[in-house]
Amino acid sequence: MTAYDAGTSDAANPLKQMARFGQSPWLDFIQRSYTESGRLKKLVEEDGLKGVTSNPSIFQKAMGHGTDYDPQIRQILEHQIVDAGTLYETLAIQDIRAAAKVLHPVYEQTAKVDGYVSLEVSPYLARDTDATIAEARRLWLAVGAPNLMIKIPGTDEGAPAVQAAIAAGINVNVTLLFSLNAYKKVVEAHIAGLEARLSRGESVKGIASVASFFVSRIDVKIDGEIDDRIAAGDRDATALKALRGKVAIANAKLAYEYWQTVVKSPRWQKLAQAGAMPQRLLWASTSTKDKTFSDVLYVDGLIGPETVNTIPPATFDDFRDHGRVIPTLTQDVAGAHAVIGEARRLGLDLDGVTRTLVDEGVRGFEEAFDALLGAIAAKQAAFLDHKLTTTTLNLPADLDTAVKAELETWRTQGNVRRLWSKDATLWTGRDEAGWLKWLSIVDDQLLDLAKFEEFQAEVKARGFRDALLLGMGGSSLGPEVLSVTFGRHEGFPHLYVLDSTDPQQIRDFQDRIDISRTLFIVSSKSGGTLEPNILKAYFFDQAKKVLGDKAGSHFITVTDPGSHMEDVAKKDGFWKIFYGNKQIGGRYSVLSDFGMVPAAIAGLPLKRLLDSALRGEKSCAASVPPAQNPGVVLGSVLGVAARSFGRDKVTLLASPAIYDMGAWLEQLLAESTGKDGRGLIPIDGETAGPASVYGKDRVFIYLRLSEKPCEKQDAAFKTLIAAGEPVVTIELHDRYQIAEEFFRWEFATAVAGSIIGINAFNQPDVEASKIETKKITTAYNETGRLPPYEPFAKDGAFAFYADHKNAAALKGDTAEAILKAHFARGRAGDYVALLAYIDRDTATREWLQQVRLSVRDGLKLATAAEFGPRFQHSTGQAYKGGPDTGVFVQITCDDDVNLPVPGEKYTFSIVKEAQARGDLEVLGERGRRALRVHIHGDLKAGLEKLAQAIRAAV
Ligand SMILES: O=P(O)(O)OC[C@H]1O[C@](O)(CO)[C@@H](O)[C@@H]1O
Repeated sequence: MTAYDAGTSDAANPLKQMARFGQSPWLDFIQRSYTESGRLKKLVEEDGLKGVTSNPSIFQKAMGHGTDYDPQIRQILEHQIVDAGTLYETLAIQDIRAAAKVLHPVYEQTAKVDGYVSLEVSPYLARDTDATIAEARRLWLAVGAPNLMIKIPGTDEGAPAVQAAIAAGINVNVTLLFSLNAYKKVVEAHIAGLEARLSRGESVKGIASVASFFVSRIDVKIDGEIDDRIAAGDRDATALKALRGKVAIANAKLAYEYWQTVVKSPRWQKLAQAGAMPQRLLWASTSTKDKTFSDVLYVDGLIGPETVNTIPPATFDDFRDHGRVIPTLTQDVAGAHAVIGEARRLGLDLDGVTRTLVDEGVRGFEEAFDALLGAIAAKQAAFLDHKLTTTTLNLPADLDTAVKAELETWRTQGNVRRLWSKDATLWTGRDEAGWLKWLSIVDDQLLDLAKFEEFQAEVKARGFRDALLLGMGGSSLGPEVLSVTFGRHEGFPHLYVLDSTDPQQIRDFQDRIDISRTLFIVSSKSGGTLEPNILKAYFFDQAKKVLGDKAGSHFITVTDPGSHMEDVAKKDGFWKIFYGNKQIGGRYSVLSDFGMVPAAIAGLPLKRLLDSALRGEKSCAASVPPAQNPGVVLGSVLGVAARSFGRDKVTLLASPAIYDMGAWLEQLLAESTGKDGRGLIPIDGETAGPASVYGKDRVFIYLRLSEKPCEKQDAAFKTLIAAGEPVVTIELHDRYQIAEEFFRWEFATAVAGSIIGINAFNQPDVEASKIETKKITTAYNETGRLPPYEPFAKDGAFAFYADHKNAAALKGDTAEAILKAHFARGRAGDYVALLAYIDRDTATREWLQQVRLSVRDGLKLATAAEFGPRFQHSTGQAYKGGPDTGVFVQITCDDDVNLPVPGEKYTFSIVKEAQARGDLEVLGERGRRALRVHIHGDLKAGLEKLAQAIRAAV
């Protein structure tokens, strides 16, 4: 017969007989099918079962395996976007409620003495008093059953939480008690909690508590110590042997003896008179682990009045079958004292053992909870299927092993929870906690959805044809991805994003828009960045020419509260001001108003985008263990590859329809991690080549849009995987999943930053070039001229500039010779970055792409192809502050077009020149290998010639 199948007559059923001696049998087990099938009810009716206890290991067994819970999981996922922890809790609460219902008659019949079901607070909180109290209250309210007991560990930190919970009128089951001392503290906490109620004039009636004293685990430890000593030839072998299987029960008897003194004490009597119920001792851990002992040793050895034994199913069955019911608990108490005395005399470390058991108990429940949440998260991902992006790792064995080890470290150290609780020591322990609001911004935005949708409707109603966003880096790249990926939406303006000071490029954008029907978005978190300020000044001036006094009504800004741009917007009568959040840095801001406002303007379905982002957030939640957490997995691959394998070139390729993700990603990765001489170097958009052109410094990321993949890319990645290169393939099943990936990559970057050991939220080296630029523009304003600047060499239309050290290393009379000398400085593991301060249009992008591929194939080095000044607000941080592995070629040109900056002497052309100079200056100062090639005269012809020279030089 099994616990699933009761049916013995009352008189013959030892379980039922326990009641005669005042002991209540509870079941240490819960499972949905068990309750639903009526088996639990049968145990109540036929075995006199009086309660149920659960713990994380029990739920792990119940939910972590099998299909019992699948229908409900599917149903929840159909309607809600939740994390694994919430899913677990929803399932657990349903189980607890159902069991509480079955036991409610017992609760009533026994006048609230029995009939309880226990639910444990998260084991992760076992060392945190306040969090445990909050969790106890939350679960108590969430379950909403009077016969619920909240389980709280009897740790040093748990005891005050027990007191607070009791004082709040919550029934408490104190778990993980091993030692008499810990038990005494818990007894005190219980009494103090009730006294607190009395002193506040509140009732103490009907508040139940049990103290779960763990039994068999003590014998396992002590007997193990005994066996080791005997095996080592201990001279007390006989005496030691006599104690095997005795210490745990003796220890429990002493606890009971203490309880008897407590309930007789005047202090307790006062509470009893007020109607308080005593906290009963509950024997837990009562299955026999040592098969040489009786299988019901810890049940029939501890029967006594006003106690509970919570029995696992198999032991329950065994006891029903052959348990002996005699009042053992109060028998031979002197013998129990003697056993403990003898154990001490023999040097058995009972105190040490109980201390270890508490730690092991807490850890064991954490492990079980990790396994449970991991199983739920995996199931959730499988059920959601294509509603989530899919990630496949193809890693070389050594990297794979190291990544797995890192994930395990993250698990054992609880790092995902530390990240969510904003623990700055995950990085450098400085200001990181103040930069993590992006973790919860999606929830905030969903609450604000109506605001964005109203704004969207207003934009539509005003009939704008174009929208032009002016901003840099984090304030422009997210909107650019949205604009490029989703294109134009019927009834809404075309969203353009301008992030350049190149006059030709500004002119190109101006030509594309109809100012009288354009909405301008000035996007700057700090509000102080040079480019958006001067671009605003320029276009506002242009708008005034067309719209007169109404110019302001065509402008909005997204900026942080209190910024200079907020003042400008107010002064110039902007239509609207949207605010960023000061605790979100630019590159983490795409899901804040910096992305949502342009998305609204472009007519994107905002709820759909935010839901996708929310899926990203929930799959990276604190409750999702590292191995199932897509953000941690990705961050670990990137972090470990860079830290331990020199694979720091994150080579990003995306399907054509989502290609622009790379521009956003490179800022996120480079600005976040590239500092203190360390970091990730993003290599965006470098067309995949044969394995032979790559060094050992790459990790490949393939963002594949499965609704519109590119066959060539698929084939190239197949080859790379076959060649043993590390490849992470992320499949997006529709474009909106870029929002899920936005969140996931932010999380992964934070994780990689922690692994690399830097502050992932500052950009210390960006400021340096801004300062240099400012010096030059200020000098221009004062003198009307740029400071003198001499090339160290010339060749036809080319002039070459560099600081002294670089110039000295780059001897040569021809462009080819100088470039050759420059490239010759590149070593395996380095990268070459082409930094072009020219108009960024289709032709120049194509040019840059072709040239970079020649460099890569010639030098077998990774290549970055960037346009200035936009990269300064992006990858520029890593170029200056990251590893000193960059070989930089700056490309500048004469400007055919020049545009004024209203209110300044300097022009856009001067600004661009100042930016290029400032950038080169700082690269030189940092000892980086940097060369500037300036093209005089016709740009197109110059670029052609330069391409030839570069090809010849590599
Ligand atoms: O939004 P802001 O303050 O204008 O800054 C734009 C960009 O410039 C940077 O500060 C770098 O200069 C980026 O981090 C940021 O995204």
